[in-house]
Amino acid sequence: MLPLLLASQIREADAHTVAHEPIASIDLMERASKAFVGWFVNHFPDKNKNIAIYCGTGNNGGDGVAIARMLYDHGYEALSVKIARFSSRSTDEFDKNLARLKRLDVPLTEMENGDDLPEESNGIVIDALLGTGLNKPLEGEYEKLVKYLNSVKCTMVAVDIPTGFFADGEIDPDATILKADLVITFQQPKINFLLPESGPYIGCLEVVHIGLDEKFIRSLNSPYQLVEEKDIRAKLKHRKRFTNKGTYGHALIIAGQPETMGAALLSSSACAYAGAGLTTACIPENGLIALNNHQPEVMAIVRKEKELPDVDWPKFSTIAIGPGLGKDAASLKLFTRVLASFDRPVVIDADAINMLASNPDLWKHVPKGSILTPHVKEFDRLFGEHKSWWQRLQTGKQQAKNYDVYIVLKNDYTITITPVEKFYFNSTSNAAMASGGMGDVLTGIIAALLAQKYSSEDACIIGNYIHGKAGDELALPNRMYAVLPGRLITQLPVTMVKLMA
Ligand SMILES: NC(=O)C1=CN([C@@H]2O[C@H](COP(=O)(O)OP(=O)(O)OC[C@H]3O[C@@H](n4cnc5c(N)ncnc54)[C@H](OP(=O)(O)O)[C@@H]3O)[C@@H](O)[C@H]2O)[C@@H](O)CC1
Ligand SMILES: [K+]
Repeated sequence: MLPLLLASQIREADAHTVAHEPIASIDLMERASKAFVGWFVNHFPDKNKNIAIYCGTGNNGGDGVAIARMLYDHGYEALSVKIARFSSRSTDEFDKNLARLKRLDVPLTEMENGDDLPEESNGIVIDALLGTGLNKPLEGEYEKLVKYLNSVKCTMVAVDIPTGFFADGEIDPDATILKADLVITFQQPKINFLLPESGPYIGCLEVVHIGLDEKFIRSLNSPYQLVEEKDIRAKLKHRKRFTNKGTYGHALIIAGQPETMGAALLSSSACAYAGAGLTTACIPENGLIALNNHQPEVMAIVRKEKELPDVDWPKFSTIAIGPGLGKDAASLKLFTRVLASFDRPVVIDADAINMLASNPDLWKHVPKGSILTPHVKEFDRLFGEHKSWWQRLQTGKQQAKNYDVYIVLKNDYTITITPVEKFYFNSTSNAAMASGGMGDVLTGIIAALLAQKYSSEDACIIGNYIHGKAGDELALPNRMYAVLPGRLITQLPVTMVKLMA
């Protein structure tokens, strides 16, 4: 896991590294700037292109000035540096780097409060105005400058973080923030980079390492963790000799209406492909032919109109309920029966989430350790409207603890929120996977993992990872515009086995 730090903790890690590596602060800045430049020169090899480097007078600006010197040393010919002297304060590291730059033949302009803005046209703008030291929304001269840069047709490359973007905490939708095509960030993604509010401001993200003390970073015990492939490799269990279908559990998927049988087929197929020993789908009567045709390996319990099906609940290892189920009286009765009859963790998705939202008294029957898999609208239906994703994280934390459940909040970096106040950000998946039915597949995968005796936490973490990874394996090398859920399902066993190799 990669611990994700708040801006204040990044400063602590910076100070700790300086004191204990030990390394002078100016040399740490040199290391960071070099890491930026290393990536930059490989991806922007045209040394004649105009590059304007906008620098504040803090350490982000110090990086910018050091980057200008290094690019000059690499032979970039059309550099210019614009210093925003909007504050009377500057850091020592900035001052030292500026003195070093002044020895070189790089055009340098200083902008002061009230000065006209410099004219930018095509080329590249490197944004080193403000970084993680941002302590209030942009206003005055900074706001004017950033608004202007946002209006210019240039490739914007931000150093560490786009100016005006908070690394953590709430993002005001009306704030002025630099829109970067690319952000080259130091050491680790900032937490807000992984939330959808970063979409308009970060076209592409690259993380470069600057050698902050990792042992110290781990000791901060951050609740925010980014899941890495090595974590999944360590968690996935090999199949052993002399095991049989009974070893890998029996999952019941309660899903589908006549018009939404697809959701039932996708979730139950995904469950079988993700390795459940046995999968039974509880489906409407007229979906039976479709199920037998589509996935003969999946058994069926048939639901007749308004009658509750006769189910031997304890024989199942786990139950997933919700995909395409609808919210009518019969579905509600069935959901209520499941909660009353089953005491092991269940997966609650889609319409089951909506039923829980409109019947909050059902919460007290939700088994401990159950997993809810809402997308953002379902999350807000459950817990009320939220203005920002940061707020959703805080609510998710309280509610997961309150009800002793896991909340899988779906988005680009799906977040598993645990009852012990941890947030696990998933690092796989891609935009080609944005298609109806993907969530049904995820539900089936998580149910399969619970059936195979993974803990609820691991079922969420592994489930999200392999779901996204299978999509990445299909979409990225083949440059697929869209990956359909049905195709993703058949990739799952391949993905899983690769992760165990
Ligand atoms: N992490 C690491 O280990 C390393 C980090 N490094 C680099 O350091 C960067 C952080 O640098 P930093 O702390 O000096 O702050 P930075 O962002 O330059 O801001 C400067 C000052 O601006 C001010 N200010 C704040 N908000 C404002 C606003 N809205 N409008 C106007 N002014 C505002 C505020 O000053 P104040 O107003 O409080 O006097 C603030 O102190 C980091 O992003 C990375 O690039 C690397 O060099 C080395 C390793
Ligand atoms: K910046």
